[in-house]
Amino acid sequence: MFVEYLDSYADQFEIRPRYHTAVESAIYDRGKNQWVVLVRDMDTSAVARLATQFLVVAAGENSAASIPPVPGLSRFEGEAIHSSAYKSGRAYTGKSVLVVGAGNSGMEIAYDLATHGAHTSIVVRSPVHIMTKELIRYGMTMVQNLGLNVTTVDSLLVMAANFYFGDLSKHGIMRPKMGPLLLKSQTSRSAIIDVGTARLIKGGVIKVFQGISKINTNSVEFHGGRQNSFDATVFATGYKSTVNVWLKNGESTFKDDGFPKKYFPNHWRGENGLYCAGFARRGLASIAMDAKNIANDIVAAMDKMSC
Ligand SMILES: NC(=O)C1=CN([C@@H]2O[C@H](COP(=O)(O)OP(=O)(O)OC[C@H]3O[C@@H](n4cnc5c(N)ncnc54)[C@H](OP(=O)(O)O)[C@@H]3O)[C@@H](O)[C@H]2O)C=CC1
Ligand SMILES: O=C(O)C(=O)Cc1c[nH]c2ccccc12
Repeated sequence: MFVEYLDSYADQFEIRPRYHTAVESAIYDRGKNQWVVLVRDMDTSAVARLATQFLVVAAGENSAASIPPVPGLSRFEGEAIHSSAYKSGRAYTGKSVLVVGAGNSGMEIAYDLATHGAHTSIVVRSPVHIMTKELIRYGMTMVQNLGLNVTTVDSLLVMAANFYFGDLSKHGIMRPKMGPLLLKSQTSRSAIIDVGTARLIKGGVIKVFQGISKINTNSVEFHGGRQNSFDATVFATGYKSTVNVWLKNGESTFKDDGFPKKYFPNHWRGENGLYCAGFARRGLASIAMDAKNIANDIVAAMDKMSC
């Protein structure tokens, strides 16, 4: 059904997707006032050259795996992978595994590991909102369709979640002061959509640690001096933008970290017909805003050209 929706969307708007294609580079040709994009067909390895007046970068905030520098990580003798390389808990039955990072990836992976019989621990460094998918859906619907105030909806969500999950603070999981929807729209920090991890944490099946100090050959030292041995670690520590890897002269639009130079709400328009959608770190709502702003701007620019 979802694939049908995507196909009919492409039909309706006459979009011709180039599947299995990777952008190798995009360079602005100042003489011709156009972007030259080299793309590689991933099946045949053939390279094609595309030229365009407008280039919309929508390659994502979550593009490449990011593992933070942790003292001693290179000395660790067990397996250390990023969450993007994690497939299943099947290989970890009976092993002692540490998940670093308590975003949605870390929380889902910890659940999967524990249900496959791994001795599972998770590092939860900052406060997080544990929610259910129903609560998030109701919350978003109340704000979007009923026009209710975000702060009001946030307090309802926090009350309902506290009632549903009970007090998780004694297990090392604190709630942020700002409500879940406001937090998402201002900082892009997502609420956790719980898949059952909270119950396992409360039951003591999954252990929580507050922060990593140092990694040794077979063990990890945590804030507060606790130490534990592990066979494997999964770094569910998030992602980074990779725009600058292929965008060759977008310096006027993007910073070194691959995020736009200009701040919200002016971040989406770059220079020379370059735009970016989905880089505001403000969740789905701002991605829709970017798309509309960009489309209107391109239409206006084209109207001007044809005058
Ligand atoms: N089912 C779903 O809807 C799913 C949605 N997603 C979404 O995909 C996006 C990416 O998610 P995800 O891969 O979880 O990445 P996130 O960026 O959301 O989370 C990364 C986590 O790693 C923690 N972290 C980073 N460095 C360290 C460190 N040195 N020590 C301890 N903790 C650290 C961060 O903590 P801190 O906050 O302290 O920096 C943060 O909790 C998010 O928007 C997420 O909501 C992902 C999976 C499933
Ligand atoms: O991106 C947003 O605006 C949202 O808050 C919705 C949302 C999408 N995926 C999620 C995963 C966890 C929590 C909220 C979301």
